[in-house]
Amino acid sequence: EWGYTKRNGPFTWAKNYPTAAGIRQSPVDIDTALATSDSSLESKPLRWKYVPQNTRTIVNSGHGWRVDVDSEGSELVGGPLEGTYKLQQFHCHWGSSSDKGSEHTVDGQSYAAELHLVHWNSSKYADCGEAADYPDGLTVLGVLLKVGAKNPELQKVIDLIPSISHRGEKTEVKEAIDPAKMLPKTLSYWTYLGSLTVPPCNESVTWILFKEPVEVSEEQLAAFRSLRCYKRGEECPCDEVDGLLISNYRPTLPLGTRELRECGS
Ligand SMILES: NS(=O)(=O)c1ccc(NC(=O)NCCCCO)cc1
Ligand SMILES: [Zn+2]
Repeated sequence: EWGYTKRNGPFTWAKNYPTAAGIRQSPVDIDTALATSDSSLESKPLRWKYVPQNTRTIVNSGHGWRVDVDSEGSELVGGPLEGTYKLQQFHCHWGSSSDKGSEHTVDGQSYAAELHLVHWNSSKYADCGEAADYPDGLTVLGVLLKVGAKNPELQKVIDLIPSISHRGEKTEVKEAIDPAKMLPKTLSYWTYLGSLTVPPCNESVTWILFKEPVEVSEEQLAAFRSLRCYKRGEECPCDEVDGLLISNYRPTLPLGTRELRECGS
């Protein structure tokens, strides 16, 4: 089973998931000097609608926490997107200390963590699983997280972590979490064509990474690291410090010949 340790981490994934060695992989370093501003992006503002009551369950996937959402009623349109995308889930990536942990980097700079809101193209595909197999199937809104004030919306996730401490555990999200409240105030972003950052690393993601980081506290990051990567009652398979999920980010891959566009300053 893939993971983030030396034995099963990102540099081993291509063995079982050949797409991981592709040329449209994510994450990448955002070289801001390479970004081209694009009037067509400016003319179609990104617009989203989420239904907080539709955030259903939170699960420990073994690779982190994930909040699964009932896609009905949600929508994301505009910017680089054609058609309508629906929210499927959101999750986070972090590091063993807050000097690293984001998946995308900006001019070589890592952030403490990165939040991903995963959407699928409901104009063309029946569900997320199908959409994940097509180059225009998915869109992920990425939010860089930096250490600062406690994040009240993310605190609703943190409060549920003790009940999903081991892999496979899940629980109902009783207090609605509003994804819109986890987005930054200014909506400037970079966008490029990439992939899932975890196996099977499908090259089916239009990435939209907001420029403005959002704050999260050290204590909240510490709570993320308290998740375990193994099932309750089983011994720890990974050689991670007693199976704690202290780090779950993929290092950056080359942008190659892909275009990097930006919208807003
Ligand atoms: N880290 S990430 O790139 O935001 C990401 C997004 C979706 C998924 N998985 C996903 O959408 N699964 C549904 C279909 C998977 C296809 O096998 C995993 C990682
Ligand atoms: Zn992710």
